[in-house]
Amino acid sequence: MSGLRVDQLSFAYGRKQALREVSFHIPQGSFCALLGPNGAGKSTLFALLTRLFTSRDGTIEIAGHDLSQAPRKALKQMGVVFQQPTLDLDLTVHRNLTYFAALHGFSGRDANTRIEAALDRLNMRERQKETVRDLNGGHRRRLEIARSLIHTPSVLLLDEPTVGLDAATRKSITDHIHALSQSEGLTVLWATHLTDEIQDTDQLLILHQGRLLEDGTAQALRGTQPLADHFLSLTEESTVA
Ligand SMILES: Nc1ncnc2c1ncn2[C@@H]1O[C@H](COP(=O)(O)OP(=O)(O)OP(=O)(O)O)[C@@H](O)[C@H]1O
Repeated sequence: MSGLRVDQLSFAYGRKQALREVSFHIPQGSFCALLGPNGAGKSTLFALLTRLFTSRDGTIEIAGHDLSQAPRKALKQMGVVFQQPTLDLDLTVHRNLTYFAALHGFSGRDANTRIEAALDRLNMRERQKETVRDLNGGHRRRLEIARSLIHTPSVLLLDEPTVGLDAATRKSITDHIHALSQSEGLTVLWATHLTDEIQDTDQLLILHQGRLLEDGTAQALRGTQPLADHFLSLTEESTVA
């Protein structure tokens, strides 16, 4: 079995229930958007998927590996881009990637080959000697995505990766990851609260107040409505209910 599978996953912070029996499957090579308003539970889900938190309620399978029973195998197949940037601003692009490669046990020629391949994937090779502080926000984000691919994971998680970027840069990065997912068979889970980052053919999960309200292709879910209207009607209705 491949891709990413979540089954009956629940999580509470003390008495505050943040996720309630969430289940979904993203097939290998699919781009899936996770859409939810503030407080929906997106970051909690990411924390569980990356094993920052654990839960006894429910299961997570990454590329066929159960995260609680075979965590090393599962995490090896996963690349993550967190919401908060974690680059060293005083180091060059290449040096940032060398450190990360070392964390994964890659050094010497193997590390260099991986770094160049990762930079090529994000069209960043010509910037490898630049200091991160000198890069604009879009290039810093591209670098973080390149870094997350160094160990060639088959599943890539991105938690609101375009926060703070202008519209043109957001579009360029979202288009790029959609293309990578198709060309390399990468399974992508892209958390966002921005509907314009989602394409009609994407799988779409709508999360609200810890519950998965919908799971299907964006086009099928929105019907003839703009996705933003569909999302608002759904989340507003269930807030009132
Ligand atoms: N450490 C915590 N203690 C108690 N409640 C928390 C904690 N962290 C999150 N919550 C609550 O859990 C729910 C889900 O929060 P979460 O941060 O996962 O949502 P989110 O979809 O990521 O929101 P955002 O887009 O604002 O980051 C919210 O009601 C939030 O207030």
